[in-house]
Amino acid sequence: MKKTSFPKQDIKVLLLEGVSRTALDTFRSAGYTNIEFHEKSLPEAELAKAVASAHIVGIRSRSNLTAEMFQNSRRLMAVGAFCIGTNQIALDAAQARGIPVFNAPYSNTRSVAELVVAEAIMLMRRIPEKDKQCHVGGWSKSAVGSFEVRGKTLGIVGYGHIGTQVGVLAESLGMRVIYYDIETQLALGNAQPVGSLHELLGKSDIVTLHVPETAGTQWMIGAPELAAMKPGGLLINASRGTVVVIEALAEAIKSGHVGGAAVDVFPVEPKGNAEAFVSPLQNLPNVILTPHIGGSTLEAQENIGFEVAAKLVRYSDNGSTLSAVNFPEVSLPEHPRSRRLLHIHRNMPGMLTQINNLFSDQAVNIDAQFLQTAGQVGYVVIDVSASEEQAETLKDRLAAIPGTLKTRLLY
Ligand SMILES: NC(=O)c1ccc[n+]([C@@H]2O[C@H](COP(=O)([O-])OP(=O)(O)OC[C@H]3O[C@@H](n4cnc5c(N)ncnc54)[C@H](O)[C@@H]3O)[C@@H](O)[C@H]2O)c1
Ligand SMILES: O=C(O)[C@H](O)COP(=O)(O)O
Repeated sequence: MKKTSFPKQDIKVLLLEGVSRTALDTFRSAGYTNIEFHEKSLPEAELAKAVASAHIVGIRSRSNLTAEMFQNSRRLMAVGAFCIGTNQIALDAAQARGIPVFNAPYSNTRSVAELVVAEAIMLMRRIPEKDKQCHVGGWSKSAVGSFEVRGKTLGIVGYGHIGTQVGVLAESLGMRVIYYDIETQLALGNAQPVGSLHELLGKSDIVTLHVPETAGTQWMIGAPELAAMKPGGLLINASRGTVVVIEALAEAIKSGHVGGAAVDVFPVEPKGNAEAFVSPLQNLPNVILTPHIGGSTLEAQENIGFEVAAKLVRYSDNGSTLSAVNFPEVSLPEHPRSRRLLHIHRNMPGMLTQINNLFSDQAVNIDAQFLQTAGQVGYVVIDVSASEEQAETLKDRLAAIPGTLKTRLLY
């Protein structure tokens, strides 16, 4: 196993929210043994303390990593979001501290899409009500209010990875698909873009939301948008709880204007399975409520475990940052005959000159150099033919350059 400037057994990996065992296996088989694993998220103060003592942190959607936590985490090297969404992480603050954040952008896409399509059918048939009645001895065999999804219009808000998959599956059931996105997207199958959110709401029998949590999507579906939906239209939200004003949705269902809803994400979600869940949508007709399990299939979780842990290991072992969400991306080759120096710095003019002068002053030959900048940070990787002692000296000198955020040496 390759030596790193910091022994692997001393690199502390903190894994929260019951990430898949595949993540632990990936770290262990790469030689990382100092792993703290928790099944749940931690309360804020405990989380801050745990993050401050870790080098690598892995979370899912429930742990909020705040700017303050990044400011107080001198050791922290990298963060893994073992999910798609990264809105729970102060990405700019992580970047400013030279900390890359990795996620799994597609590993649970299909799981969410399958659930959404299943829910569309269930809501169209008013299965939630019929199911409840049968469980308490009722028997209301009737076709009233039940429809096929074939021939109906599905409106997708946010036509990205999940939205497009939902569209493809829905078309295979004979649905007509329209979508609204703020970016121009390649339409799959016969899907048609529409010009505005309100146009989509007015034309769709079922509206499904697949946008990220951003300032632009916060509360984007409130009373006016619900009123713009077709009478009896159905709403599915498996994106983020802050996208829908949940009280307005409850009112629209009570009034009968919205014919039902399937909701997987909520503005406030319990921190763990022991905490009670309260929502204004409870016990309303034709409503499916699920505990944020859109991406929770064993296939998805296992894939996410491998994928994100592998990205973290690759960054720690080799310096590659490919697919980091907040950081300059470099995909680095192996460096069998060189020592590798990593230098993360504030993105400011003159930095590369200072770095290169340092190498010529030391008369050390550079075998390869990689530079990438993004936002507030620059990332330079330098492979050198140098002795261990020379490389250590270079690392110390690199660290002394004003504007340096982090330096590492990989043998
Ligand atoms: N329920 C779950 O368990 C679960 C699982 C996975 C993902 N998610 C959520 O789903 C979201 C979407 O995932 P994805 O992989 O499809 O993301 P994505 O980035 O591939 O797609 C999001 C799309 O939304 C569009 N968009 C952004 N702002 C918009 C706006 N204001 N109006 C219309 N479109 C807008 C983007 O341009 C993009 O095309 C994630 O960010 C995450 O929050 C939830
Ligand atoms: O962003 C995501 O991938 C989903 O919200 C799933 O999050 P989870 O891993 O906490 O279930």
